[in-house]
Amino acid sequence: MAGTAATTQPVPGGGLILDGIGVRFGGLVALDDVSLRVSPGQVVGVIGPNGAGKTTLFNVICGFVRPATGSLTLDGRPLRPRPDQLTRLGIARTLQGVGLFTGLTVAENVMAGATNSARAGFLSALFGLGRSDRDERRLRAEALGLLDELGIAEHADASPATLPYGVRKRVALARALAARPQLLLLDEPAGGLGVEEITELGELIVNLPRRADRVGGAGGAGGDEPCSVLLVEHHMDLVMSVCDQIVVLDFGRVIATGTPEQIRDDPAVAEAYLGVDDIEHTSAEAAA
Ligand SMILES: Nc1ncnc2c1ncn2[C@@H]1O[C@H](COP(=O)(O)OP(=O)(O)OP(=O)(O)O)[C@@H](O)[C@H]1O
Repeated sequence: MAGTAATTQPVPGGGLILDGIGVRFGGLVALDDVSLRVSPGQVVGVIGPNGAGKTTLFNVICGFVRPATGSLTLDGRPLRPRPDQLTRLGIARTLQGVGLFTGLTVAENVMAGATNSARAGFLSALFGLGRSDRDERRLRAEALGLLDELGIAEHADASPATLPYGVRKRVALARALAARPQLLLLDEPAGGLGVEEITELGELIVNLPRRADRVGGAGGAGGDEPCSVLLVEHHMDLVMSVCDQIVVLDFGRVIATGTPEQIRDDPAVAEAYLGVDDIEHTSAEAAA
């Protein structure tokens, strides 16, 4: 299994640690000696001006981009993520946009996000390769529970294409949660949402680490530790209201790490946002 060393013992409470991550695209330094930690139960935000390296960082953690330098660990285990093995590693993600399967109903999309083994069963079922009815009933019940939790249960049998964008974003979140991740990566979850939807999203995000469903989760090195959340987001109001810690990138380097209050008062952060007096109000427009 890529990404974990079978002989390495996990360190309880370790969370995700990035140490000295460097990424180059040709001559361009996209990330330079980036270190950060996402402890279990924390919501950590990554912010920064356009081109700062946020997406590249997200892609490193998802395994889309291999860093030239540095290391990643998840609960003390070396982490070499691969996009197709994230669920097994205890990681789930939502992407910019929604990325749902258009040929499946909402509930089926959420079922597809369940654990690797369950998903194999589900996909087998889709292709008529034989299945356990009991497994499928369980997956569907869990999917319906998640949709209910996110307030969109009435759309379970709808085709995603027929639904408003905000509802589709929630379906994508439900699909990620179906994997019972120990680490949830959210890439610009507020993108394209209205003010009211962003407020509701914030309420959802702060409660993610405390979800009872996480206990006994099947992902990766999982156990009964709370889920942690890494949030890459332009919308500053959302980041400030939901994050325990914020990491600020500028030109690929970490220029500040701290609580929302510390970040709000950091002159280097204000400078990175180029003359913006109040960084709390930079973002909804920038993200749109
Ligand atoms: N595949 C790539 N090839 C070459 N350069 C890239 C590639 N991906 C990103 N870059 C460059 O790396 C730097 C960091 O880009 P990245 O997309 O990570 O920033 P970002 O903070 O997510 O920006 P934005 O807020 O605009 O989405 C930018 O200068 C970008 O042009």
